[in-house]
Amino acid sequence: MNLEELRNQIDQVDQDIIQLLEKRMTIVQKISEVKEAQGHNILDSTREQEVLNRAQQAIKTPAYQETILQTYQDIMKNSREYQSKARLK
Ligand SMILES: C=C(O[C@@H]1C=C(C(=O)O)C=C[C@H]1O)C(=O)O
Repeated sequence: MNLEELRNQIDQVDQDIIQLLEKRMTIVQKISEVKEAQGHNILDSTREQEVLNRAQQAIKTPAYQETILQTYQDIMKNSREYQSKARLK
């Protein structure tokens, strides 16, 4: 397969990832509202460790573990930053 064909494959996967990230953020928005109403902190380290453990179990290719887990840490960091900004509005 040539470079263009491979990049076309990435473009399609990216569309799927974006849809799933939007779906995840819609849930983060709802969680943000519930936590603010109930006076919870934005950061829940125990929950984040559970998310990372579940991701670690789900990754089938050992060589991709580190990269995907770092991506997950980034997703949750950005999720917290979104929630911090939402509280200021
Ligand atoms: C979304 C939440 O807020 C934070 C972000 C998380 C995430 O993006 O998965 C998990 C835990 C919290 O640190 C939550 O509390 O569930």
